[in-house]
Amino acid sequence: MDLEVLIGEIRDTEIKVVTAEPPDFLKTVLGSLPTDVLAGTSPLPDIVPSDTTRPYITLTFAQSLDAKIAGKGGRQLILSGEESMKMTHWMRTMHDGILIGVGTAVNDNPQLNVRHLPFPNQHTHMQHYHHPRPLILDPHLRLPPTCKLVANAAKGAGIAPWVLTATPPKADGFWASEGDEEKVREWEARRDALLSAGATIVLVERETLHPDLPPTSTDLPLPAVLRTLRAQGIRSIMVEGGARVIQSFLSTAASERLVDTLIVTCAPVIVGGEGVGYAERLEGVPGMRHVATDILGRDVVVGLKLST
Ligand SMILES: NC(=O)C1=CN([C@@H]2O[C@H](COP(=O)(O)OP(=O)(O)OC[C@H]3O[C@@H](n4cnc5c(N)ncnc54)[C@H](OP(=O)(O)O)[C@@H]3O)[C@@H](O)[C@H]2O)C=CC1
Ligand SMILES: Nc1nc(O)c(N)c(N[C@@H]2O[C@H](COP(=O)(O)O)[C@@H](O)[C@H]2O)n1
Repeated sequence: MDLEVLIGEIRDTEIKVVTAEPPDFLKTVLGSLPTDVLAGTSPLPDIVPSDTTRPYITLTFAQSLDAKIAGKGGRQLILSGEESMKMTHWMRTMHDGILIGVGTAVNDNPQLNVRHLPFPNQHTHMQHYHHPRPLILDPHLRLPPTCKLVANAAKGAGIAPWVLTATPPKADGFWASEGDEEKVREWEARRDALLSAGATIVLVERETLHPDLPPTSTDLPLPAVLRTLRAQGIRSIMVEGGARVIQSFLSTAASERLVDTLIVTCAPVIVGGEGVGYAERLEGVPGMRHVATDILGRDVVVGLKLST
């Protein structure tokens, strides 16, 4: 079938399957689930990594058969079918936080809620389920204050995002060049606008930016990001992408292995060479062992864990 037709059909499909519990696949991959976790009302309490200075990390995304996660020019694709999308929403209830890069936040304008889960009552969905805290990696504060994450929270229909960023230096280094005071003022104006709209700004220490990154990189160093979040009480994070964030988490050197569990949904679709992939520049991927493979609707879902 033509890809455009298939995507159109998938977009038009209402999420109708009502499952009162997460699929067995999640129970197998994430471990035994207490009653309140099975009900979607509490995050997992005890999936802590051996290193308790960072949160537990579940990296998850949906890909085509040719390992693409978006269409030409980054066009958002609904790759997951209804059953695996519902699985993703159950997974969201199980984590304290849900992390994406600002590229995805700007491109997709996501909600990152659990709206595909059954409604116990139309007016108590938000209160009934545990909603993860949206966490955005955003060194330049490109997140629009008008985005759905902020707007939903303002009307009580979502959890306000935390924006992970770093203070720009007033001299050389980071991204501003010497005397580039204007960029610093713009960053401060964007910070103030996000704060006024209801977002929380979480600063990653600038001192920790340099040692493990090339001097020209403005990417936030993931170990420092995760230490900061753990110190703020975030014990588990579901990382949803996009392409660069997946690369960063999977490519981190073996001594800083950051992904505890990897869950990939593989959709029966071929996107083609112009689509956005994540695998082209992967380096130093840590060893992972297979835990479970299942078929959810028309999709295959695969779960792996970090090798010990
Ligand atoms: N199929 C799926 O499951 C999913 C698909 N997607 C798709 O992915 C695409 C977006 O991917 P992409 O454009 O790569 O954007 P990302 O969401 O990966 O965001 C990347 C940006 O995050 C910031 N950042 C800060 N620190 C880091 C770091 N350590 N590592 C990586 N990024 C960091 C940078 O912002 P700055 O540039 O400001 O420095 C960077 O450009 C969209 O098309 C979206 O539809 C997204 C999620 C899931
Ligand atoms: N599991 C999954 N399947 C797909 O087909 C996807 N495109 C994604 N994308 C991720 O989910 C975000 C959208 O979330 P909301 O529907 O707005 O809650 C998107 O931004 C990606 O992070 N995931």
